[in-house]
Amino acid sequence: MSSMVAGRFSAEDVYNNLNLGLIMLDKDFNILLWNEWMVRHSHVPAESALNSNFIALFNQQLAPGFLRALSNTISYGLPAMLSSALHRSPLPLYHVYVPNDGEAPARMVQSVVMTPIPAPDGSRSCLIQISDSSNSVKREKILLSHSEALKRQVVTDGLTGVNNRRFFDENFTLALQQSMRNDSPLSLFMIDIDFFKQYNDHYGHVAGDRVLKRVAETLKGQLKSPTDVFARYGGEEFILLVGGMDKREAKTFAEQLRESVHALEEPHDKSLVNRCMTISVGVCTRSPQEEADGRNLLATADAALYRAKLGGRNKVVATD
Ligand SMILES: Nc1nc2c(ncn2[C@@H]2O[C@H](COP(=O)(O)OP(=O)(O)OP(=O)(O)O)[C@@H](O)[C@H]2O)c(=O)[nH]1
Repeated sequence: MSSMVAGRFSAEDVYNNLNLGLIMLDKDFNILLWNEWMVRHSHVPAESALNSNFIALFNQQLAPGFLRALSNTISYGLPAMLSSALHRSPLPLYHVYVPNDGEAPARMVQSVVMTPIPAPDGSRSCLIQISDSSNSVKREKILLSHSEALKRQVVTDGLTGVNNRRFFDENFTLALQQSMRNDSPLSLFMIDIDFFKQYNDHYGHVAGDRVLKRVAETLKGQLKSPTDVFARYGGEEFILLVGGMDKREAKTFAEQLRESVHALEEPHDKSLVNRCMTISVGVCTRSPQEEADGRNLLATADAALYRAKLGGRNKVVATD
């Protein structure tokens, strides 16, 4: 073996300095090779490991998937790769650090490669390489949480923190399909702040932003189910989809939304209908018998909102 390494180093120098665990087993699972990395991470010294039986050494601590792969490699010459995604920690190996008081040392996350090697006597040995995948698993977790945060950001309105129009559009068709499948009504609420231009002009844009946030939070606070689809639809307009309410219930709920904003008593000296901030709501309910036409539902709710505005604002108009 040492003839493979030129110069002053032996093969032993090389495999003992690898940042990788190396184990060689004969056909009866006796340990022929146990490098320094294995000593450090298994806490089993080479003197105890070499020539002892690998299975007996680790007693019950080996993962069943690892044992199956090992036996296939030795019996049938099948190479194997155990990724840390499926086999997180097949061997009882640990990081070289002292855990805090009372903290049990955590098993290292590992990737394992098994290679069959023909022995001179015609039998088959197995070379096992083990690498520490803890860092790549940590990296994957960080990437996953970043990508989830990004996904969330894409569907969140930057100012108010509620869902944005994109979120609504993505969920509208799904909600329609679900209401058809469940044979249940679906109500669409279009909600618009009254005289918001005048508010901005009088109190300034920063105050306008603050009120938008307050109204968004208040409306969101009225929702009853996590399946309700609520979003800022644009500017000072919000949209809401609620399933399972008939027309009368939807109108009552729209009144509740309107009242919740009125109850904030947010001063609005330039409103022509009230001394505080108000909203108008247009609502339309698709009964289970009607065809599920999203565009039609939107247009109908929008027309109802228009009538609420024309009718004096701080009002709910529901379609019959
Ligand atoms: N502060 C602030 N203002 C916004 C934002 N988005 C839209 N607006 C303002 O909202 C106002 C909407 O004005 P209009 O569409 O005329 O509606 P309105 O004044 O509420 O009148 P009605 O809806 O008819 O009662 C505009 O002045 C926009 O500049 C925002 O993110 N922040």
